[in-house]
Amino acid sequence: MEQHKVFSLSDVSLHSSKKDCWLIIHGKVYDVTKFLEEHPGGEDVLIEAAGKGDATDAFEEVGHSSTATSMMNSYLIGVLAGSDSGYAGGSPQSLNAKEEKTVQEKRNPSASTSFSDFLMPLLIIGIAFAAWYFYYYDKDNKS
Ligand code: HEM
Repeated sequence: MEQHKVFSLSDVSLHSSKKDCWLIIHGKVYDVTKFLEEHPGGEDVLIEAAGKGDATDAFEEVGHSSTATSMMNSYLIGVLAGSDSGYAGGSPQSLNAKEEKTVQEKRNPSASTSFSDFLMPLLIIGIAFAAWYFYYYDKDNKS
């Protein structure tokens, strides 16, 4: 099993230059030095975020795609000491899948209303059927 280190906030803050850049996102530590030049959002934002401590909010504000979140795995080097990321030395892949789900839920809060979205058409069909039934029932009674 792959083991990752536990870093303190001050450990991570020592790495905030173009030659050595670490980021804290969701309680995990990423060494993005090799990614700086490839980052579609530019290297400056990453270096700046590294210097500010926790980059989670900055990362979330951009609304990164699931491609971006899955790319992060390759830069993971450890976790932040005392973080509640739930990381217990298991596969970082499975943790990221869990995290991705949380991100998806945040981006798509309407997902929770899908039950009522489903019930509403059923209710309308039910009312229409009842109206049709009573209309013919009445007609039959009169004739
Ligand atoms: C390991 C960490 C990161 C990875 C792997 C990553 C990856 C990416 C990718 C793949 C994109 C292209 C758009 C997308 O697919 O969402 C992107 C865009 C961007 N990222 Fe990141 N990113 C990381 C961290 C950050 C952080 C910490 C910030 C902010 C401080 C940031 C700011 C941006 C911005 C501003 C864009 C451009 C959005 C646009 O032009 O529409 N990224 N990033």
